[in-house]
Amino acid sequence: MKKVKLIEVRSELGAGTRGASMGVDALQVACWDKGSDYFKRFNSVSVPDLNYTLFDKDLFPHAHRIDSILTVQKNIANTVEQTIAMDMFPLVLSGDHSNAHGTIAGIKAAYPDKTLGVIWIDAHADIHSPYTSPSGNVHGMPLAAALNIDNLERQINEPEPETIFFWNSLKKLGVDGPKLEPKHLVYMVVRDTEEPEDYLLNKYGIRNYSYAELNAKGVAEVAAEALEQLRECDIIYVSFDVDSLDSKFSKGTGTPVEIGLTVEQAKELNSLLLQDPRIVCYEMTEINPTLDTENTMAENAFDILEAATEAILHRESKSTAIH
Ligand SMILES: NC(=[NH2+])NCCC[C@H](N)C(=O)O
Ligand SMILES: [Mn+2]
Repeated sequence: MKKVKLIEVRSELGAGTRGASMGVDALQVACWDKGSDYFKRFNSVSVPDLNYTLFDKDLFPHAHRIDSILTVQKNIANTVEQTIAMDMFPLVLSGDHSNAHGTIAGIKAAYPDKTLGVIWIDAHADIHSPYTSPSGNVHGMPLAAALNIDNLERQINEPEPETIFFWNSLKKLGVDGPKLEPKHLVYMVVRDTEEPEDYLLNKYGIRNYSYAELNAKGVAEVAAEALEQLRECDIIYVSFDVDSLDSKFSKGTGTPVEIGLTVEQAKELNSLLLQDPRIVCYEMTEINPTLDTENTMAENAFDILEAATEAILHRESKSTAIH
């Protein structure tokens, strides 16, 4: 049976609001408070963060702190690649969603010849580039970096040469060239996008299961359809941003949005997806306890994390039973 390795990434450099670095620790507090032994059951490794640079002047208005973010992502990619090489399952607990690009780079470095699929459960499409981002926050950009897309057709910014240098280096992380194809990306409950993102979703026909569709069809049907859409993919990565939850459950996150998943739906969705043996990595991100009351977000997220982890372990034991 494959062992789960927890990869803790406290970097919050990609977020526009401070505090997501404490998300991992908030999950650990939730674990204690619920009397669970979760964090005792799995080995963990912590990827160095550069959050101390937040007090330095930011030199990149269209991709804030992209210089430090590149360093952090190199470390994430190496750690994920190494974890896979050791035949363990990397389960990433992360500060902000920009880190997910480092994860994808690590997966592709470990499996350069395999076709990767990504299931992105999020309120946001995170498919901006420094040329299109209205905020300049890099947590809105990980998928454009993975897809190797600048979206110059919808350019609204003139990034400085230094920004472009770091952006191009970021896109090359893991493998030089696209790590993912648009047809192998599936969104779940994305509902807060900007025009340059809508343009790309239409241009490439990227599938998004809206919350209305998920409710109408039911979680099981939507999970099965998404996995079926990725039938050409050898390996799949699932990225769970807690702002996919309805903002009534998710005050403790930097960019909450209404009309999203219930905690029960998120548990079921993650569990069903993670039963697929092609899933090689899972990430949970954007928990910000400084915006929360009574650690509610981390407590909800911890329940989802436990359910997701059970699915990974159950799946693995099933596959060993067959062999
Ligand atoms: N991972 C996230 N929470 N992303 C939020 C992105 C929000 C907005 N689209 C931006 O680019 O600034
Ligand atoms: Mn996100």
